[in-house]
Amino acid sequence: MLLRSLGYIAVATRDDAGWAEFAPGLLGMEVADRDSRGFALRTDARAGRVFVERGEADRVAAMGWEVADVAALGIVAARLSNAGYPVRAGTALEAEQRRVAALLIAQDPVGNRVEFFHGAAEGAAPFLPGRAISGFRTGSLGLGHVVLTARSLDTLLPFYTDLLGFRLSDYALRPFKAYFFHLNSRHHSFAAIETGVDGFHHLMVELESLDDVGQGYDLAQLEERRVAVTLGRHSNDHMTSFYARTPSGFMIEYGWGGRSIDPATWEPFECVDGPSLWGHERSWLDAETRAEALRLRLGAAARGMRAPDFVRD
Ligand SMILES: Cc1ccc(O)c(O)c1CC[C@@H]1C(=O)CC[C@]2(C)C(=O)CC[C@@H]12
Ligand SMILES: [Fe+2]
Repeated sequence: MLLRSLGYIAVATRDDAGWAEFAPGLLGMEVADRDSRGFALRTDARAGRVFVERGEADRVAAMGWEVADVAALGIVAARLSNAGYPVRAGTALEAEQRRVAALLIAQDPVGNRVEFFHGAAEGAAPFLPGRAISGFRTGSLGLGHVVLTARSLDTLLPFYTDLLGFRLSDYALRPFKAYFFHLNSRHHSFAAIETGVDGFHHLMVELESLDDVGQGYDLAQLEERRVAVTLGRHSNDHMTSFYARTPSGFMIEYGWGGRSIDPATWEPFECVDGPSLWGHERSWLDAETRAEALRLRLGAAARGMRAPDFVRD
């Protein structure tokens, strides 16, 4: 596939101090190369996976998609510009800020900044987790997944599918329209939910051990309002996860045990059993709406909805 994986995201924030505590202390990321403009967060041998930049507002400033080489960057540039999307090459300074050999910069149909790069640099030292975790599951699967919210999926999705080649994994039509796409054996590297608002919903990072997630959940519960969505298991990618509120307002899904798919043989289908096998209660809903969601889920559980259990040791 032209795009290989999610390489990085960039975050602009007024609260870089908050990020410098949250990311290592709860998530176990490493703060690297800190200066007056911000810092990089590492989750593996790469020099940076989340680039935190001081800014006037809080937002996800870019999503970075990895390609094989400079020739692949050329193909992406040609496709986007032929379709009428302005594309420019990143400057040497911009490439240095993202720790990559070269990048392209564009915007999706609703103005989300998307970058394409090759040649990610490794850090000078081995990855040093911010707390005692087993590590993040990255490699050919990439950093994790990003989920956008959208006013209209009809406006947003053709850019990702027709131009960039994201492949459909599965989709749900209720309670929201949600479409999940893969680039590699990670079930989804990108998804979009039609909520009525264009925005960034969450970044998912996957841990090597379920205990990493459980211990992160304990840490999150020590803080008022840190847990946005409770521990649960997704029915489509089988991920066991919770969602933490970041200092910038969007969420980070902190997960373990996502399924691996074979892109060569995968057939997309409609998900009809709801987003989760259990859990994933949304903390911002009122008690009655939460109870209704739980009853729906227990209906599916009673019909025997199960994902495979597995043990890695
Ligand atoms: C459905 C789903 C499967 C796998 C994922 O990694 C994933 O993030 C989701 C999205 C879950 C879910 C949703 O679809 C609607 C809005 C929800 C309830 C939230 O606000 C948090 C979880 C979101
Ligand atoms: Fe997710």
